[in-house]
Amino acid sequence: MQSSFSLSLSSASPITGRSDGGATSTAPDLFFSSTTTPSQLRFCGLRREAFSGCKSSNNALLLKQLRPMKKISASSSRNGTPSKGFDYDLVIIGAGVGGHGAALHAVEKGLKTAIIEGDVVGGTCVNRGCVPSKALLAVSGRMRELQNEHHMKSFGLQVAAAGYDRQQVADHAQNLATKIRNNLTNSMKSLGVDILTGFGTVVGPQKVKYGKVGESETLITAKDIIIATGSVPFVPKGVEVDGKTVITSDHALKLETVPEWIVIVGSGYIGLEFSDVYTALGSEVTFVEALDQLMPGFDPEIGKLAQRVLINPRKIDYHTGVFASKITPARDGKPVTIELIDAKTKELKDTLEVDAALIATGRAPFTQGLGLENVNVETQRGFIPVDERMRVIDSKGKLVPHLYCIGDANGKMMLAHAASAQGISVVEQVSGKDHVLNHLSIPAACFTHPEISMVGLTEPQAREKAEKEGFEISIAKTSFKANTKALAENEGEGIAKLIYRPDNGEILGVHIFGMHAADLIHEASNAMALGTRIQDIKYAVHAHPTLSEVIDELFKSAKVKSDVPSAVAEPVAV
Ligand SMILES: Cc1cc2nc3c(=O)[nH]c(=O)nc-3n(C[C@H](O)[C@H](O)[C@H](O)COP(=O)(O)OP(=O)(O)OC[C@H]3O[C@@H](n4cnc5c(N)ncnc54)[C@H](O)[C@@H]3O)c2cc1C
Ligand SMILES: NC(=O)c1ccc[n+]([C@@H]2O[C@H](COP(=O)([O-])OP(=O)(O)OC[C@H]3O[C@@H](n4cnc5c(N)ncnc54)[C@H](O)[C@@H]3O)[C@@H](O)[C@H]2O)c1
Repeated sequence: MQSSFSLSLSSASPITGRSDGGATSTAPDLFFSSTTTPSQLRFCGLRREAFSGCKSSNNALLLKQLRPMKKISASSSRNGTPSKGFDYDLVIIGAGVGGHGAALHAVEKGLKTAIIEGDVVGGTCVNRGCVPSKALLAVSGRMRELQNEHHMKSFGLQVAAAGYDRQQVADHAQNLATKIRNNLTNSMKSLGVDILTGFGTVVGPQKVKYGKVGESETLITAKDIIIATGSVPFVPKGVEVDGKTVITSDHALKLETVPEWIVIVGSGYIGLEFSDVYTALGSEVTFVEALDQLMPGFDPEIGKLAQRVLINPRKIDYHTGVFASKITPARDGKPVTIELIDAKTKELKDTLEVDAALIATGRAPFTQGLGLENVNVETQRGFIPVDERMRVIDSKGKLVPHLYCIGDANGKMMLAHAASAQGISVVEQVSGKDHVLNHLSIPAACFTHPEISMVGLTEPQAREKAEKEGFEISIAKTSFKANTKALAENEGEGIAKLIYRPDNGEILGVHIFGMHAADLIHEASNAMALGTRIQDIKYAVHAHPTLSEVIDELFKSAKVKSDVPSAVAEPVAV
């Protein structure tokens, strides 16, 4: 079953390496007690055993629940009782982080829920994305530190030459993926979500079939259906991926080799994070970027600083304004060849000969074979069109009743936490509460050393909006150089930047480059999500000495015309 599904994905896009583990593998560690709540389990799944409440409990009942299942019939499921006339209240196609987030929230809301997965639970993020890549980045961070003699000496430390064992580094990434995948699987099983194995297809309104395509498929009905089928690496025309010398992130995460010289095509999130890993492990990197500057998605000022710190001092060079138009893998003793054409004139500019090439040119939605024609839906460049409530829109522009699409497959924001948040938002709606997710308040982070994080608009986007809508914007900045904790760590390189409206204190965007930027962004993103204004948040107290004071200073240094707090809490007598 699993291998046939892998093949069907492979024919859509050349991905390989889906043989790791399985959704039904026995969990090595049992983290879940029968009293653990769905939200605790979400943390257990996505953030390791962050909650102590997730640990222990190995009573017989739980062991029984966690035993590998073939297929649980709807009637044997423990969650909810379905609405009259349906097998389930909610069926989710795709058990990535989006589907998982939706399933856990659905159980919390009392919905009888099933999730269909054709490959392994956890999808891209857990098996081929966030999780293994962050494990590799944890290694690269330490290598970088150990190799930085100047940095070590400034603490008075002496360290012998740092080295690494490639296979053990690779194992660290794969072991973490396995652990998190088991956590995710167990979290759903222990709450009674039916995990149905096979390829899911929409066969009509409120009807789905799943199983081995064209062989043994089962039809089920659901009051509401969520499509959460995610994405696969996008490989441009003319690029031949062999999985060894011309690779995508799916292959790179296995770290089967550390090439001496690797070209990374695309300087977005994947390109940048892998440049951090490869250079720390000793590779030389050449970026090939189609747009005129590296890291085109970031705020330009942050991008410039990132280039000064993450690119220029490292063994990295780059070609911008060029497409990698033809890439041929190494064979018969010849190296990988890469033809570069000018992005504007399309003329051949250069041919590179290197040891390997990583294709990091974005991701393509995985929506083939879903049966969308049965509900009159046409994809747009493969993405499923949805409105702001993730309701699927048909080819006539009408909403398809009871059908939703979340995560990478709708292309709104290709991030794990966005997929999960969209899933939660849909569950809120189908359980009777209107909910619209504010995508502008969703943070993003790039886990380089140091990290980059952002929420809301970049400065050019904010200026464009301000001009259109007729308001002014202001910029405030703070430096990590003025922060005690950062200086104690000898990590003073970094800035935080706030883009805001001086007339009313609205936060339009926050961008951070520096140590632990990925953690620091949440004060800003939560403020934006809750509509908190600068004149309110500037009075919040931060522990000293912490990096969070960089953000505290940022809000304090903003000049808001109306300095009156918009909401002042009643003083509490102590
Ligand atoms: C290298 C890399 C690093 C990343 N790092 C981060 C990061 O640090 N932070 C972050 O927020 N995001 C990161 N991302 C992005 C993140 O992985 C995705 O945004 C996220 O996985 C999307 O979740 P999803 O649930 O929409 O889809 P997926 O995770 O892709 O899951 C979809 C699931 O659906 C299954 N499926 C597909 N079609 C069918 C079908 N018809 N029937 C049954 N099952 C089906 C698939 O097998 C898969 O399990 C990274 C991505 C990559 C590639
Ligand atoms: N830390 C994170 O949150 C994280 C990490 C990795 C991936 N992701 C997600 O995964 C998705 C995919 O990441 P990605 O880095 O592949 O995509 P991306 O869209 O971030 O960057 C792709 C880059 O490739 C360039 N490009 C495209 N075609 C090209 C060609 N033929 N030649 C040269 N350059 C070309 C684009 O201009 C762009 O800069 C992103 O949407 C991101 O959100 C997130």
